[in-house]
Amino acid sequence: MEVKARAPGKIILAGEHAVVHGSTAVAAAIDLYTYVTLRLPLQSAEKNDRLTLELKDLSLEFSWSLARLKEALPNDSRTYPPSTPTSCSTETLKAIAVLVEEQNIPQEKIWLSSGISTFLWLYTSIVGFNPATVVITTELPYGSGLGSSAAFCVALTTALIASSSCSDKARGEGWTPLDETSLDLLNKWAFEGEKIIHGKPSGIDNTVSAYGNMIKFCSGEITRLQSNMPLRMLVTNTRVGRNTKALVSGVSQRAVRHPDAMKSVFNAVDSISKELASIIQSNDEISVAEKEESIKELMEMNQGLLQSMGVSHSSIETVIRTTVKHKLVSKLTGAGGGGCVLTLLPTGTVVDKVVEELESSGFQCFTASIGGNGAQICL
Ligand SMILES: Nc1ncnc2c1ncn2[C@@H]1O[C@H](COP(=O)(O)OP(=O)(O)OP(=O)(O)O)[C@@H](O)[C@H]1O
Ligand SMILES: C[C@@](O)(CCO)CC(=O)[O-]
Ligand SMILES: [Mg+2]
Repeated sequence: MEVKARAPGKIILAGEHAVVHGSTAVAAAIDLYTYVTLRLPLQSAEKNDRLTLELKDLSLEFSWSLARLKEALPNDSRTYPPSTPTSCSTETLKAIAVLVEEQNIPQEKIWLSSGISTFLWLYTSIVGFNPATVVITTELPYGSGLGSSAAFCVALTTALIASSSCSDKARGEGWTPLDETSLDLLNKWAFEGEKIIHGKPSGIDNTVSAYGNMIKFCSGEITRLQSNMPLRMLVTNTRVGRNTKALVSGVSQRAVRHPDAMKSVFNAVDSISKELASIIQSNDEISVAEKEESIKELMEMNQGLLQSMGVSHSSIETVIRTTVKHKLVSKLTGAGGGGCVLTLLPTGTVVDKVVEELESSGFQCFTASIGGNGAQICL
């Protein structure tokens, strides 16, 4: 049996980092996807006793015998049914780390370790010790703020959950969303996966990847937003690598050192996100130009607060300075520290000149369609 699934990346319009500390954030799915193909051999097929993970874009393959997995993993990965998402215990995570280490990941790709650990945890928890080949490809840059880790977790859990329930569905319908119950379940599992990669995720990235569209998110509570205005963003990848786990932990440490000041910063971000959400949804008589002017100002303030949390970077500042010369406002998106920057493109903006200048500095620019599909399977 073969199941194909995909899940989108995301942009955060306002509220990253502060959302980990209980503030509101606004995020939207983008039309760049991670794809997972899950091949489960038929019972009668030739003897297959391996679990294989192929990362096609990177030309890497990892493979474990089922006997080795059973021997290495403590029982807790089999204690709960797939319908009960559970966190990976420290003991299991240690055992998984040994299994990942045995694969001799090339040193220059060692950042993949957390992704591969997550794969082993999600696969064995949901499918058990059954043979399969899982093939992954992605259109998202790795570790750049566009939610590559969440899209990976959501696409994987979509394929794993669907493999146990989609056999009776009509085939030939192309990309199809899952029902709400399956989405809720796979999103909970994806959050458990994000915990392995991020340490302390808020859950916003996996949630927007699973459900798609544009959402307001606060302490796990989701409000789906209906945009009443055109919203165009230029995405600039600084190509500076960074790691969300380290950045999130850096902000938490700053919050421990300066609790009152950081509380005020997080409160200010909360107000910005709420105001942004209400502008996007508003159907008052306010003109689009006025709304764009307000969004511009809110993005500028949000960037200032992200800088005060310590997650900006000289490459991000360069993008901001370059876009300001073209009267455009930018903010980092995702965890910062490098990665991607968003630039609001008000109606009528011609991007050629600013893109040319950004690309001549070595950055990569693209526009992504905002607020589209969430997790889907291909029937
Ligand atoms: N397609 C993939 N295959 C395997 N591992 C992946 C894949 N995509 C992401 N990962 C894992 O996720 C890690 C990147 O996650 P990280 O959270 O740091 O960045 P991001 O999700 O792209 O950005 P942000 O969290 O700011 O949106 C990689 O180092 C890797 O371990
Ligand atoms: C930095 C952060 O706020 C967003 C990363 O895309 C982390 C999180 O919310 O889990
Ligand atoms: Mg991530």
